[in-house]
Amino acid sequence: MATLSHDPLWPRAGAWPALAELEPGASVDLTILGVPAWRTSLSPTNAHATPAAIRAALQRYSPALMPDRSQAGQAPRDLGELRFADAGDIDEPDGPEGEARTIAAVATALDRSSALVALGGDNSVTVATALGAWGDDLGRAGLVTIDAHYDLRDGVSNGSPVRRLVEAGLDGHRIVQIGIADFANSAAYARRAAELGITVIHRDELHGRRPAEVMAEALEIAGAGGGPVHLDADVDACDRSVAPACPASVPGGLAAWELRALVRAAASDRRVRSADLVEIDATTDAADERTVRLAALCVLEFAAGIAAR
Ligand SMILES: N=CN[C@@H](CCC(=O)O)C(=O)O
Repeated sequence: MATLSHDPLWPRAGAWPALAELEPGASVDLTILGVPAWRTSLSPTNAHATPAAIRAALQRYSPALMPDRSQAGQAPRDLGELRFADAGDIDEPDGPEGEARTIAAVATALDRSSALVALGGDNSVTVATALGAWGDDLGRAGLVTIDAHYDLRDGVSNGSPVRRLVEAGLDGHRIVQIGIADFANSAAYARRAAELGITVIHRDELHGRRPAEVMAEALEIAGAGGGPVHLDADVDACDRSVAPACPASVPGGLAAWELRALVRAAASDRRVRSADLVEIDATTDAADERTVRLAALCVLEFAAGIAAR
């Protein structure tokens, strides 16, 4: 990345302190954790390059919210007031041992942090990230996915995390899938979603609905057990023009602003303690890094949601 200009009145996001190096007992509002899984992806991917790319892209942005004249006060909000930390990357997160390391790292981070965003990696990371966040609350937990795909395939891959979580004990009636797209799924998996009691909000249903209203509906369903809710934000739900680095993004997907608004709305709800941003192969991004930049902005949207709690 080219050297970024320095302006003391324009602080940059990112470059957050290492979680392990904070003073003992210090707590934080949001921790990022790289989970660079890629080995079981159905499409060839270098998604393991993406956590570092997102960290670099964060520094393009200011952690500040601008005054909105629809709200009283008109004051800007500096998200630098929040306490951020970086828990580093999981070493070799693929496979049973890697998933066990991820589960442990997520649980440890959430002992000290109000919330955690996992930077994938492919969509397989949702399993260990959610299980680590839920811990003993699996029986009451909920899941919201923003994804073009059901991810209910058989086997272990980026196309199966939702099925694997159900098999681990997640109640399908507390799963909501936002953005499911035509021509990106099979009828068999649509039937599987229905059999499991999953609520599906088709991509076309989003036209004309406010993202915050859609997320509120999803959280009512996913949070009905009174347990924590994990957000799986698969960037391939977005239109291919804004997410060219996602192998399975399709033309006609969500707008970038819709994904950002959905992520912010989710994070503004205290039940959402964990999220993942997945399916980006930073090495195939457009020259302007638009997919990775969108993911970096989603990290900041998550922080904005926390600030609104
Ligand atoms: N979350 C993504 N799921 C896609 C993956 C497809 C791919 O990698 O090509 C799916 O199951 O179809």
